Amino acid sequence: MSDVSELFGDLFTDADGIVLFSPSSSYYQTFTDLEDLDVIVAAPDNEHGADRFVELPLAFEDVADQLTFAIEGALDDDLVEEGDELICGAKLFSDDDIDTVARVRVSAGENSGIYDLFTQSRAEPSVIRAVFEVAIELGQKGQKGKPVGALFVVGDAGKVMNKSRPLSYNPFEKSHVHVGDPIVTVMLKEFSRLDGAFVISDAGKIVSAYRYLEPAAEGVDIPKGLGARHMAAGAITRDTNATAIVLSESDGLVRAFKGGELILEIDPENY
Ligand SMILES: Nc1ncnc2c1ncn2[C@@H]1O[C@H](COP(=O)(O)OP(=O)(O)OP(=O)(O)O)[C@@H](O)[C@H]1O
Ligand SMILES: [Mn+2]
Repeated sequence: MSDVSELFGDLFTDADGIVLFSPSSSYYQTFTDLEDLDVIVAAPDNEHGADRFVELPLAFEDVADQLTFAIEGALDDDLVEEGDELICGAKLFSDDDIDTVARVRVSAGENSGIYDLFTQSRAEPSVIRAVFEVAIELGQKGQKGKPVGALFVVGDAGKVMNKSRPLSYNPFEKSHVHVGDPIVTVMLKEFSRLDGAFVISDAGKIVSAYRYLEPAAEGVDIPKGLGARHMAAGAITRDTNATAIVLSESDGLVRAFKGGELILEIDPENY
């Protein structure tokens, strides 16, 4: 007769490190006196003051996205290296306790781009995050109860302006407002009912609304079934160094594109 910990024991043998996702304080403490394994905490804030920490910019609902983000972040910060075997503890069904363990091998070659989306964009990470938050909120509530779509092009704004043209007067022409300001969230929601894209600078200034994007789209390969808005979003990120964040009116998902590729897909209903 074998017992369960013996059968699952292989999961834990010869591991090089542990990653805990948003552990409670007491949970984290029990791991700090582990002798030979480094513990990395991945969470929105470093509330336990962990030495090895990866900040999660979003509460990724998909555990695979969480793991990928944290591992790419840990790799970038030299907390882990190629070939390391990590034991990752995450919260899949519980909001309170870690209930899921995955063993993951660090492979530097397979960069999904999910970490770079936030940290290596032209725009500041806080700007990317603020735009995600607006898109998610808009996806949850829609506009007056109806689903809306929206396209935000973030960073490299000068070049984006050169690759686009106005569909209407620009309500942000003389204003100096930034994403994240509460009033701006209201404005972005209001203007999202109309056509075109929002253009946002590296620092988060809203440069324009109602832009019709005209990037070169040859060779841009976005998933079939997505329409013109998503094609324009993908293409503008290949033609410039911008990041595009799109809320789909038809399926309600928020997608992020960078370098012409779809990097991240999230469902606002799960936030
Ligand atoms: N090149 C573009 N630049 C800016 N906005 C665009 C562009 N092409 C389409 N759009 C905007 O996207 C809206 C929806 O277009 P379309 O249905 O083809 O896109 P989609 O990718 O299917 O997006 P959705 O999932 O929201 O329907 C258009 O009404 C327009 O406002
Ligand atoms: Mn459509």
